[in-house]
Amino acid sequence: MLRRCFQAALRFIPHWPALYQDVVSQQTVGKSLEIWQTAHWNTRGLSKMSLWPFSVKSRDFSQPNASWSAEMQDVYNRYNALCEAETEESGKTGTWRKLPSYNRTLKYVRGGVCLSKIIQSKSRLFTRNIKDLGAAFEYVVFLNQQEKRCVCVFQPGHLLEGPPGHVHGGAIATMIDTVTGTLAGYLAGPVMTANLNINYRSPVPLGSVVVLHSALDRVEGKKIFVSCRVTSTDESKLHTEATALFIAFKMGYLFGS
Ligand SMILES: CCCCCCCCCC(=O)SCCNC(=O)CCNC(=O)[C@H](O)C(C)(C)COP(=O)(O)OP(=O)(O)OC[C@H]1O[C@@H](n2cnc3c(N)ncnc32)[C@H](O)[C@@H]1OP(=O)(O)O
Repeated sequence: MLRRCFQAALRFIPHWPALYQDVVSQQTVGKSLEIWQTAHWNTRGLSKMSLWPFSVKSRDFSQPNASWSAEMQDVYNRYNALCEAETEESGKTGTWRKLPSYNRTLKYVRGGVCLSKIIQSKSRLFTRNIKDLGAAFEYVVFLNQQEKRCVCVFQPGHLLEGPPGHVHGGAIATMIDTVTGTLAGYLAGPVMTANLNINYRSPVPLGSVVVLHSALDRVEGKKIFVSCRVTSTDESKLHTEATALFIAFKMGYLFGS
């Protein structure tokens, strides 16, 4: 029994990104998820033991931390208040949802077609791989699935410098890709960025707080068109504008089947 759990654990995907949770059953990865679930339930009885490196508990990086400025916390509070909290009076749920954010995508992948097991086990999400709080990408994404839009509160840290005292354009592009990709992923399942067009309008100071507003423009078959604006928190200043094209794909595309 223990051996079967262990073998299943080697195969399953304990840190499946929240991005795909809503749509995973519609995708070809459904089979992998079954394995994940089976292994997860099988190991529940062992949950008090350390199962490292098969921990099913992940750190959610989108929680407030000591590096956040008062402005970051304020904007976070504003959107967090709109999130799915059932009120006693209405019994209704909010239309916004705060998305969790983990530093791993696929912990173990069967086959190892492109990457060795060692590289796979060391892989980390680009935006969540610096341990110092506030040093790089501090951000939280909120999703409004009904309105097909996302906002992201972003506080860029000192390791993201491009022009002196300001954020590197590649770091801004990374955040735009992340937020538009997250929206496309929630709406359409696994997606890859095919095209990203960016106009940089005004520089973003390091340590400031900006908001990325992302909205679905249209869907044409497997093509998902999303736009994004990066503004100051009161929206009085436009920093960046972008459009992105995502292509929906089946997970087998990445792993050689
Ligand atoms: C949990 C945290 C989550 C954070 C989210 C992060 C999101 C980050 C996402 C990424 O950064 S992905 C990494 C960067 N992207 C890549 O590496 C993608 C590399 N490119 C590919 O793998 C393929 O080119 C791609 C999957 C995008 C498309 O290949 P397909 O073979 O599926 O597309 P196909 O050639 O069949 O074209 C489908 C349609 O898309 C159109 N198309 C494809 N690429 C295009 C392009 N680049 N520009 C414009 N249109 C394009 C193409 O013309 C066609 O249009 P029609 O259906 O109207 O004929």
